[in-house]
Amino acid sequence: MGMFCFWKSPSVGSTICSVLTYTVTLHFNFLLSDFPNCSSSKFSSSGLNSFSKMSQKVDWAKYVAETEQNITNKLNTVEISSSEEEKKEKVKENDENAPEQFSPAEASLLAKIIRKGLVENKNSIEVQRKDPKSPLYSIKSFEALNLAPNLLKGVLWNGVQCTLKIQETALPTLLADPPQNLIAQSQSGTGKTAAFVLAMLSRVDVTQNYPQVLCLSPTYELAVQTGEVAAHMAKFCPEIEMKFAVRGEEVPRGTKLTEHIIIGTPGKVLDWSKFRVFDLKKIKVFVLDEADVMIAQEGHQDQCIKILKNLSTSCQMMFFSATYGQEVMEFVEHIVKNPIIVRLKREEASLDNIKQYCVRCSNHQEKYSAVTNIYGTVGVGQAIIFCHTRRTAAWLAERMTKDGHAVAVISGDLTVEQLISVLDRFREGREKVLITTNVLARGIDVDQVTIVVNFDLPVDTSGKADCETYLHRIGRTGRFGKVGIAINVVDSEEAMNVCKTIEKHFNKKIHYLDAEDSDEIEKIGN
Ligand SMILES: Nc1ncnc2c1ncn2[C@@H]1O[C@H](COP(=O)(O)OP(=O)(O)OP(=O)(O)O)[C@@H](O)[C@H]1O
Repeated sequence: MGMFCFWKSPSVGSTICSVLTYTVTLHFNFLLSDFPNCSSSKFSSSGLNSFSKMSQKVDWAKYVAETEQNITNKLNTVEISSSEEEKKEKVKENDENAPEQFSPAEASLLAKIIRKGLVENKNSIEVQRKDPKSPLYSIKSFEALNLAPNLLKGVLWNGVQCTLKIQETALPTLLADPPQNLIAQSQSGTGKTAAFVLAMLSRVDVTQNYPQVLCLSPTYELAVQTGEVAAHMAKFCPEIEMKFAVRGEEVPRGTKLTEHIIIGTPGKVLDWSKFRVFDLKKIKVFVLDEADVMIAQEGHQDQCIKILKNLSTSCQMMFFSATYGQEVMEFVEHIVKNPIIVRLKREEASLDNIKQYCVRCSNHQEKYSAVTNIYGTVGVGQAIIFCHTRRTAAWLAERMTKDGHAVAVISGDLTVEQLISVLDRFREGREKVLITTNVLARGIDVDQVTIVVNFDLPVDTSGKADCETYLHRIGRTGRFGKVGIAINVVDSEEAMNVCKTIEKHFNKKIHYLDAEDSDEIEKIGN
């Protein structure tokens, strides 16, 4: 969350909290109080903490079905035990022993939370035009966009000066007259949200009191994040009104919305359009954020199609995503007529500056000794240790703390506030070792980390080597010309095979290291 996002509003926490309490179904504790800034005066949220009969029915049915399914899945693996308490204990235990996995929408939200500010990308923009007659401009500053003065003030008030790469090409297209459709791809943290939010705000005609701009996000939490950016950027435009269309938001039947912008999730937006709370035909700008997550997510694709079918043919389409799988791209190109397609190629992590090692052990205890031995010998800078399950992470943290190490732990059972606080402390260097599960598989950016330890090697759900996650985990150490160290702890034949697969995949030697040989260990730090 960056400079546009944080906007303190003391009254919000409790309102928000009442909504998300109903929406938490997955691993992460996303309480609404974790978004202390999400409700702003720009957002009319009269119904945020109460449910209308109709929406209660719709949302509760879905909520109950999801929850039942989750519980059934868990209980299927639990033996029948004599008391409720024992059963609950088993479910909890099961959670702790299961590898931490996150859905694409959760991973996307995590990446935003974990990331600090914008992500640098030195690649240049690729542009594709279906219609060669569409004019194409590029700008270097927000001033060149001829924005309304108060909107420009809202963009610049936090010290933002020049446009980012994706914004240079996307913004003139998004603001062009006649409007042009755009499909944009650029990795997380490169300025997409800021670009489309600015376009949304600048397209509003405040003399018309009905929804003119619709922005869809895959989840409640992601919609809230976009809303925060919008509220922040529209700080000096009090006349622009916005509304969240998310679970828990209530609009009495017969109401006609007067807000200019709706930011929401597909299910709620569809409900509201069915009940004629607003008219999809009057929407002149449609934004699909996280297009890949949205279209890949079961149920969302159908809902999106239903919404898209009801938009007017002159509605401007803006599709944004960090990635577009081939199928998603085909789908999107089918829907968006004559788009300009802009792509900023992902800046990949690399293993060039990283010395990789593999340590053989036969059990947890040996793994522990190896890690503390190596860290104790090399121990300058900070270390991140990746574990497969919450249980291992907790066990390791306890052992290391007992032995006098300053250790922080991150796993999927933290609230967003706790996660941010632990990461901030680690970034400040207050703890030297960070133990984590897959929560931090990608997105983490801590410059002073010199050692990454894979206490458990990254594998996919079928136990095969997950090379992409490996690259994300260790590719952050050897940056800015520094040398990083990656230690892979291997305790079985399977783990050794995973290690060999990774070595072959990247064609980079993973050296064998004897964790008992302190001379050898000393050498790796030089
Ligand atoms: N022109 C700019 N100059 C400086 N900072 C910017 C600029 N535009 C956006 N930012 C900041 O960069 C960070 C990332 O921007 P933004 O959230 O728009 O990226 P994103 O590509 O939408 O990321 P995600 O896909 O995770 O949502 C934010 O902190 C934002 O405030």
